Amino acid sequence: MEEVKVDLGIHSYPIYISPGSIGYLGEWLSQADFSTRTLVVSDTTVGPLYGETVVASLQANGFAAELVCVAAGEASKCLTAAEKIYTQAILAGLDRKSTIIALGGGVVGDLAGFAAATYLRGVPFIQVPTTLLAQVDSSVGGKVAVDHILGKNLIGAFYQPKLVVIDPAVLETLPDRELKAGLAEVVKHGVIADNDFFAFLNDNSPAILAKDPAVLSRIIRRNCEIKASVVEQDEREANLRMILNFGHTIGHAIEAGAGFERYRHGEAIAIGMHGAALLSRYLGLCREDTVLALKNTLLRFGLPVQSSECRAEQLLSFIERDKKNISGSINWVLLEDIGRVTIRSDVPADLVKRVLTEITGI
Ligand SMILES: NC(=O)c1ccc[n+]([C@@H]2O[C@H](COP(=O)([O-])OP(=O)(O)OC[C@H]3O[C@@H](n4cnc5c(N)ncnc54)[C@H](O)[C@@H]3O)[C@@H](O)[C@H]2O)c1
Ligand SMILES: O=C(O)C(=O)C[C@@H](O)[C@H](O)[C@H](O)COP(=O)(O)O
Ligand SMILES: [Zn+2]
Repeated sequence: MEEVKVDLGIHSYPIYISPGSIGYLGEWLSQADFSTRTLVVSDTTVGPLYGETVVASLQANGFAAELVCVAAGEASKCLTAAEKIYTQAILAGLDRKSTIIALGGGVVGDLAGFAAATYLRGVPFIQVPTTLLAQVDSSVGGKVAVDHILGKNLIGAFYQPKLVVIDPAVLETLPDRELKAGLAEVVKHGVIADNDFFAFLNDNSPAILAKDPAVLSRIIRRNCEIKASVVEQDEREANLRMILNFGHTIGHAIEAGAGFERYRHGEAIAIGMHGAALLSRYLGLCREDTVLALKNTLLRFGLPVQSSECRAEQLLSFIERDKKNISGSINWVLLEDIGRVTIRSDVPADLVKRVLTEITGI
């Protein structure tokens, strides 16, 4: 089994990466001081696939585990779904030492984490991510949230899990579209922090798209290391952590502007990264071939780089509500080279408009 540590003082936790690991969850949790009552939160696709394995592992180790499933999809990242989890937690008698376990993709992780952060003012939270996106990004770092109609992840908290259990074998059932969406965040990590890893992705694209287990495990581990390192230096996004948001200023606006269901998060982020790269180019921060290297990598992984679903004006109103903005000024994460980004708040509005028009075609 591989292990990556997230070093956050008293909030430190391990990430275990191993095929078959979802069957060991009960054993690992029984070694800590948690109450026996526990709630597994999943969705209507993942619950039927892997819920029984997880619940059986918990029950075999003395836990009274219950499974609650929300509808699969981004629409479940809402307060109504959180309320459903609170109700199940109360009915199941969860106390302050009970765990809430997220078994699913980023939607389930963000939602269950939000419920765990707020139920009884906070109960222990465990991440068992089942999409590539969740295994390389959302299960690590403690951002938990639900969406608001006026913007993405606007209601949330920083709430670290106690443990992350990654089972790469569950990716066997992951649809190709979801694999590709996860690859957008994988590419992002290469772009912001590791140009050798970015080259590795391009050199191994056929194996990655064919879900080669050894290559995927290597990718998962490297992504967890990159993300852990950034979060360890700036847990609450005072400065450095903003780099993990590369592509998200435009990407989140596209998700919200297109009504949250049209694009997978990773797809919107792919378009957003391309937009951020163009903006960087127009500001003279990076070369044209750097923009092309990113664009071609995204296209190689079957990801979109443009969207005709939203209007530039509409995207601007969402961008103005971005969480990185302070006192009305927009903090942009911009590209200098593959492996190096910078944060700038002095980007002229006409350049932003030019890029939004270019990537939306409107
Ligand atoms: N907290 C963070 O740091 C962070 C980071 C990145 C993204 N996110 C959030 O994550 C969400 C996107 O996550 P996602 O892309 O995992 O989407 P998702 O959770 O909606 O999962 C995608 C689809 O795959 C299905 N699925 C999941 N695992 C499966 C498996 N093993 N086999 C078959 N089907 C499976 C799900 O049921 C769902 O239909 C967005 O809301 C985004 O904002 C959060
Ligand atoms: O962990 C982070 O920090 C990130 O920004 C990771 C992103 O991939 C993720 O989509 C995150 O949920 C975005 O957070 P937000 O603060 O911009 O809502
Ligand atoms: Zn993201």
